[in-house]
Amino acid sequence: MAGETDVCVNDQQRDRIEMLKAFDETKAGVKGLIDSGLLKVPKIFVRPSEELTQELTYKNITEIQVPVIDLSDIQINADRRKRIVEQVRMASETWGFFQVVNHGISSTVLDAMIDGVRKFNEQDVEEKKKYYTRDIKRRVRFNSNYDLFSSKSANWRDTLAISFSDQINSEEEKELPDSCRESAVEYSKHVTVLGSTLLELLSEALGLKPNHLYNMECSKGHRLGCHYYPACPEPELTLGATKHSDLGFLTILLQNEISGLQILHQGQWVNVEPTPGGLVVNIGDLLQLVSNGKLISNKHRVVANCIGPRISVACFFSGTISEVKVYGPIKELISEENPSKYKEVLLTDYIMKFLNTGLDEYLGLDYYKL
Ligand SMILES: O=C(O)CCC(=O)C(=O)O
Ligand SMILES: [Fe+2]
Repeated sequence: MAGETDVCVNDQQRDRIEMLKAFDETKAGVKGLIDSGLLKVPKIFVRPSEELTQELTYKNITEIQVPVIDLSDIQINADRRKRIVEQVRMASETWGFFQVVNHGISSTVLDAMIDGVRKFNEQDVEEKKKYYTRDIKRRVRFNSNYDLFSSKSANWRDTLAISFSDQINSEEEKELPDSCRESAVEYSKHVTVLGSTLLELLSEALGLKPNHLYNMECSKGHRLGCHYYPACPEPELTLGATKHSDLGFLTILLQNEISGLQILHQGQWVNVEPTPGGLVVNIGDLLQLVSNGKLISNKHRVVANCIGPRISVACFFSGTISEVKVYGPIKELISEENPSKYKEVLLTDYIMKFLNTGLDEYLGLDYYKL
């Protein structure tokens, strides 16, 4: 495996590393899946056989959809805002997911972001190689599967991850790839505003003051996960993204016109169909934890597709890694009848546990239940 000697290896991982060595990652890792020219899905991408068998038990659900919430006039019409807060509450308590339209980000900004991710992935390999790393301290990281060494099977996608601080300066901007610098900076500015608005609505939905979650620094710093899912020659054998819940407070997801995102609802996978101009919003594990389980962080995944590319940009509001920041259930939401359901977590430890565990093995909030 090119450039992977820095990874700690334990006994259980040895077999897997042997398999990974056999797979020439200069094809699918450094270059990205798009340049690999693969006509069959290599073994490391094939899902475990028990999962493939279980897949046959799922029905294809098309008749139900996650709620779509229209955010227009939210700042100027108090009655309307109340109704929207109620819709946000219902969706976050039952689905953990909703889509928003009329959210204030123009389709020019959204389209430019998707286009930037496309350009990054479809440019010359030599350019992309400059960003190839698994070092999480780097602001910009391009790789195929951040958890390649710890998951049972690899996902059929490449990801360019970009971490943003609150006030991005020109030095930080320069680190971004030319192909998507302008679009990512612009999108980041807009999505930060939307993130704050959504945190206000969610605070109100919890019966708290509008600035409660914002003041807890739930939207401080954010990361864009720019995913590129190439067309897959054998989509039934692999996944674009393994089943997981998001680790942070809140995720806002932009997707192009190709579907693939599914959420687990009442034991079945439900497609989250792209809505023109819409953005998908989902509650992350930390928001479930601080809301003492009132808002739910739902499991989701991305199926592979024989058409592509599917492009998506997940904006994760996960707090900034800090040695001192501790999060636990909000005290206003706890009472004798409703005691704490979760332990307090130190943000650094919480994030490192996630990063050091494969997505398919990570147990999310189960580690922190009381
Ligand atoms: O690409 C998608 O639609 C979902 C990506 C996702 O779930 C994630 O990045 O956490
Ligand atoms: Fe996710």
